[in-house]
Amino acid sequence: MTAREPVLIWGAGAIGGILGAYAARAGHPVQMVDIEADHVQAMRRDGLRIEGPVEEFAQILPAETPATLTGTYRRVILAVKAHHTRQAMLMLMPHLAQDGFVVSAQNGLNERVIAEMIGTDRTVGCFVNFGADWLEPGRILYGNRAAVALGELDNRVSARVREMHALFALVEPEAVVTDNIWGYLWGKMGYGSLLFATALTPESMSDAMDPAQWRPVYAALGHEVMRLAQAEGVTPLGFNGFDPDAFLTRDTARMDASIDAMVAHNRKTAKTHSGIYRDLAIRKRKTEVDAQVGVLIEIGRGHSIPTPALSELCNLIHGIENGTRTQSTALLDRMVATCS
Ligand SMILES: NC(=O)C1=CN([C@@H]2O[C@H](COP(=O)(O)OP(=O)(O)OC[C@H]3O[C@@H](n4cnc5c(N)ncnc54)[C@H](OP(=O)(O)O)[C@@H]3O)[C@@H](O)[C@H]2O)C=CC1
Ligand SMILES: CC(C)(CO)C(=O)C(=O)O
Repeated sequence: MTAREPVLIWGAGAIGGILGAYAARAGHPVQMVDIEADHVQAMRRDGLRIEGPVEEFAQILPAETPATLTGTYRRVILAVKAHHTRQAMLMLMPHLAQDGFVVSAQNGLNERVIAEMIGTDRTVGCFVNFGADWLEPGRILYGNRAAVALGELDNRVSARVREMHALFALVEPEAVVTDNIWGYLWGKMGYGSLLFATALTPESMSDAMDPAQWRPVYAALGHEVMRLAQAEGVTPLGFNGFDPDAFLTRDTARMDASIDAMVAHNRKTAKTHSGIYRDLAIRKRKTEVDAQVGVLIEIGRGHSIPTPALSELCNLIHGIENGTRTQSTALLDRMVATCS
């Protein structure tokens, strides 16, 4: 594999767009793909504009829609929403070289889906926690730096992981190569479930997480997910304030310290609201709830572990998605009853 081979970035939104812009600016050839034709045009013609407090620059990028892309690629970064994984994989597989691999720069346990479709040996795990918003065609807000990790699904440290790490480190210099990528992915499942709860409200992530009266909700959600991770034989890892052990053991003082740290982390970002909130309130579209919380509930069923808080959360998010409920702090109040 030569350094000059382009990396194919499939899904050039908030996460894929930032990865592509930073890689291209550093001289690494990239090929962007997105289903949004206007966004593709803007990236080619005017460049992708990265905005916000971290850094501002514009980068012209080679970009295609899936319909116009040609050729095969050995290194692919998948950065579509979790519920689009299967469909995007079907589109990208004809462009994946025989000895190529896919890195999932997504939230969720998408590596399972990807591995089922192309094999574990062609799937590389990745965890991203930096914050970004797609604003409009050609414009992305890079809200804050945060933890990033890459690793093989069987925990080996391989040359291809080191190579991809070097690319991600252009965006996040403190990105790590890990021998426990599932630990990071499950840690993010725990943190992500808290983010889904904040998105029940119009409040920012920090303002929804801070108040004492809602902390039982975060405690219950975090605990359910960490129990599932334990049942799956995973040792979840912490990052940016999320402390998996605090939630597993339900140690109140430690959970409070962890929530305080997550609130402090999110007070510093220009991305004040989660991607889930943006899907519901701004983009007016379905969230990743089924591909993340739904998957957790399913895993719970498989282990006969009850997940009442996750189930209630899933129902409430569905209600907002289908217009029968409105984002409101009253929904978090309602969750308190299930979680106390
Ligand atoms: N944004 C963030 O701060 C963070 C996001 N993540 C995770 O990263 C993943 C990507 O999220 P994010 O970048 O925010 O999402 P975005 O919606 O900003 O970007 C995804 C892009 O992929 C496009 N797309 C959808 N389906 C396909 C397809 N089949 N082929 C090609 N392109 C497609 C989307 O188009 P369309 O909009 O029309 O669907 C969109 O332009 C998610 O799993 C998210 O949870 C993780 C950490 C932080
Ligand atoms: C908030 C963030 C960026 C994690 O910090 C995230 O993962 C999301 O928006 O879904």
